[in-house]
Amino acid sequence: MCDQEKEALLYRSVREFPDFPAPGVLFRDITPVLKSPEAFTASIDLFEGYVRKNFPQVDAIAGLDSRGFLFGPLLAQRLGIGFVLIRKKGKLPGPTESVSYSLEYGKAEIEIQSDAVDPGQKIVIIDDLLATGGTMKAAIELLQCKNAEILSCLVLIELTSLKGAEKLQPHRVHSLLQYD
Ligand SMILES: O=P(O)(O)OC[C@H]1O[C@H](OP(=O)(O)OP(=O)(O)O)[C@H](O)[C@@H]1O
Ligand SMILES: Nc1ncnc2[nH]cnc12
Repeated sequence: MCDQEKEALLYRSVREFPDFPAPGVLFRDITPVLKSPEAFTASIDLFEGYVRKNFPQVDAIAGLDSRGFLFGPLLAQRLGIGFVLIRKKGKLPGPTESVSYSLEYGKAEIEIQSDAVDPGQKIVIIDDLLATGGTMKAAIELLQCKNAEILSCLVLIELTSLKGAEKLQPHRVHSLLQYD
């Protein structure tokens, strides 16, 4: 399958649910991607190709709780590098640092273990979806607190009308699928 066919397969695999989890939100559901070995593999292939081509110097993948955990470890394994967890507050043991943020349908706080990344480490962040960009921005702040270098932010889906990518500048977002 060529990259265009992989992308088309992914578009066919995302479902939408109006008014979930709150009225007015059109929820983009990635579970059919996970259920299809072909679509799931296609998503990791496309992420891997992008990182190998543009950021071969990457040291680690950081994934966002919880749907970033579905893609991040597979990508990290393909690249032969480690995976770092950025979790919702209260889930990680030991010393942590945290940042509060707002997202498309609420507020939350995420954290990272204080020893999760070394100063100067080159990190690619991954999540399933970019909406307002609040979650990704908080993750960038956390990693910057640790003096990590952020190479890129990867998402399967970008909701372009919410302009999350603008909020993250000068950091670059790469999305496999875009919706208004
Ligand atoms: O760009 P934003 O407006 O910040 O929204 C995007 C975030 O929202 C969803 O996660 P959610 O907080 O619903 O948690 P989940 O992954 O555990 O379902 C999604 O997986 C992203 O992490
Ligand atoms: N519209 C949406 N669909 C799925 N996940 C989301 N996270 C934030 N907004 C979302």
